[in-house]
Amino acid sequence: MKKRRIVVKIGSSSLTDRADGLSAELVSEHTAAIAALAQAGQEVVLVSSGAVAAGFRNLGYHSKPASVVSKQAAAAVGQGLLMEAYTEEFKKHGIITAQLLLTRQDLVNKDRFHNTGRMLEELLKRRAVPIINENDSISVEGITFGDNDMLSALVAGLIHADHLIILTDVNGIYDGNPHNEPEARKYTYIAEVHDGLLKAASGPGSSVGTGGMKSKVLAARIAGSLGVQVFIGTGNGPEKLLDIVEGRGDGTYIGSTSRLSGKDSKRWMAFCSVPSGTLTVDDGAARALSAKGTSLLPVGITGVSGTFRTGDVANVVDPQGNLVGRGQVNYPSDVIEEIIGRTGDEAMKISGGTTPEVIHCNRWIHLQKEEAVR
Ligand SMILES: Nc1ncnc2c1ncn2[C@@H]1O[C@H](COP(=O)(O)OP(=O)(O)O)[C@@H](O)[C@H]1O
Ligand SMILES: N[C@@H](CCC(=O)OP(=O)(O)O)C(=O)O
Repeated sequence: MKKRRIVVKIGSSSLTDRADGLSAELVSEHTAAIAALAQAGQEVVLVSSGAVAAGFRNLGYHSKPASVVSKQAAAAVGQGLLMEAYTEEFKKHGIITAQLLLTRQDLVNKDRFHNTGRMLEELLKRRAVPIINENDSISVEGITFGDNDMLSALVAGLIHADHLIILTDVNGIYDGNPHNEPEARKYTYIAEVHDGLLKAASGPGSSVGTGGMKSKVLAARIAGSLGVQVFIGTGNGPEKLLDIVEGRGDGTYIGSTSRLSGKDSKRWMAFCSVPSGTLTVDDGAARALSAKGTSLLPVGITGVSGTFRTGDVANVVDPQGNLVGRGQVNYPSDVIEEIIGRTGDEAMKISGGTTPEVIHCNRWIHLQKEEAVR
């Protein structure tokens, strides 16, 4: 079997029993399947949900709590229990586990993004299985990943994974939620995530899930752009992940468009950076940026909003406000305001700058609206 790098994301619905608590049996089954992949020479990173589900009962809640603070408290109790369960099971297969609790800031900050990537590389080199979750207990609302589907897509991009396997309680993406629409039909293979798919996918079906199918489809779109092949579905027994990687899984396979499979800095800019402001450009500049990937000159800029410094990331929108892409700016926002509409030479004279481009093409990434994480 060819050596591949695989991110496996396991949702709460695939880790819990009928009473919504953590199921030791399911943890054991998933672990055996991951161990089989690792023993076949594959590099595996696990993104596991389940901290809230594992912890809420110990704090006296009768069902998964709804408020942020109670979920944070439940996760603080449950994360330890979740890791304990995984570590014990992986030990039976002779595999060392490593816990990694991420916040959005760990990927938003460029240095932390690269550090996280390097550390994961080291763990994989040493044959450990990293087990990642969002650091729920300290994640502040508004700057969270939202759900572990998105986190798994970003991690898959970060480590240049070949596959992202999203295990859930439904065997694929249907053209309607199969729990409410028994006639819904399943997609077995999709070349690219299209708008129809996003419309068909809705929220969670279980009482423990967070993002539902919608967040999985959005995550698949991001992962696909980063060159990662995605599977969303289910399976049984220790061979299930091997089967999925070999194309025999019970679910939906989504091809990769590979647009952003190149440089790390472009991946970071596209999906992890937080834009500090927006530049509005005219139609001609919008066309040149999206079709030819040229640099952005001041002459094509018609408006600036937000306050940003040299090196910050800004969104670029067309006159109708549609996202064209994102780039690292060579001038701060107050200087750009002074040079908009000018030629490169005029702009350099006014600003005293050394480059005519406001965004150089090497630090530019063309994005479609739905691809932007925020
Ligand atoms: N179009 C769809 N196809 C399949 N499942 C869907 C669709 N729309 C919504 N769902 C729901 O998404 C659920 C899976 O998401 P979720 O409950 O968040 O699981 P997890 O805990 O694994 O992340 C399914 O149980 C199903 O009810
Ligand atoms: N980080 C949370 C899970 C968040 C999440 O996305 O849940 P899920 O939809 O079940 O994958 C936890 O560990 O409980």
